[in-house]
Amino acid sequence: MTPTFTKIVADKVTCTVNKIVLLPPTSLTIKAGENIAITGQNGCGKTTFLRVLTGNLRPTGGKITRDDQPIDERDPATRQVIAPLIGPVAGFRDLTVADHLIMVDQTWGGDREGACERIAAVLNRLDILQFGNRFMHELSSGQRQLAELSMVLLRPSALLVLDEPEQRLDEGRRTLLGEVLRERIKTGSSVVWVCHDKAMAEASATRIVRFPQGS
Ligand SMILES: Nc1ncnc2c1ncn2[C@@H]1O[C@H](COP(=O)(O)OP(=O)(O)OP(=O)(O)O)[C@@H](O)[C@H]1O
Repeated sequence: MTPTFTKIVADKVTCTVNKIVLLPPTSLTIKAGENIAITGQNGCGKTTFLRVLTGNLRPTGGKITRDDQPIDERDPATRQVIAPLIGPVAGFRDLTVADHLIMVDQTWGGDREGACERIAAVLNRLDILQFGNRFMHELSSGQRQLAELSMVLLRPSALLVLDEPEQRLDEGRRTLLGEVLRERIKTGSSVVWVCHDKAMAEASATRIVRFPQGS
């Protein structure tokens, strides 16, 4: 069954470690079908918020829920809905890009017969089909970024959460990525992403939220 959600509500979530504020009180409601770009200066708490949103980090204050249920990445119900790409993917040195994708596809219940077609389709959409047989360490940094994006795009989810997916991509690839994110919305999915490229955020997102809130 295709995973789904109606509403994720972050209500004044905060994160403080050893009296250091990683995230000041932040509230955001994400409705299904939204494509929200989060912008803001270095260190204002964007990645911390994404970690809270995906259930990777428990807020020290406030509350976050998905359809009134708690969000916890250890709970398979959370992982079925939310697909995060936050920080680099830890890959295997002796597996090719396509091998990694087979692993992702099969882990998330893809049928064996259709795996090659699905993998070719996502690689092709990101214009990296020719790199399917490369090892991850044989890719340029931008090509690796696209390969990591292909892994999170391939698996089923209702909400993509991406931390600066545009980084290391050239102008043409940024345009391509913006198109891919807009396509996700058309197929009923949602996206929340942190972006430092103002023009790309304005061209691709349905809503832009600036952190810290109230600034
Ligand atoms: N484990 C930690 N201990 C103490 N401070 C931390 C820790 N992790 C992050 N911080 C601090 O929390 C703040 C928020 O970090 P975060 O990574 O969320 O920022 P960001 O908005 O994503 O920044 P950038 O745009 O540079 O990626 C920063 O000031 C950072 O130095």
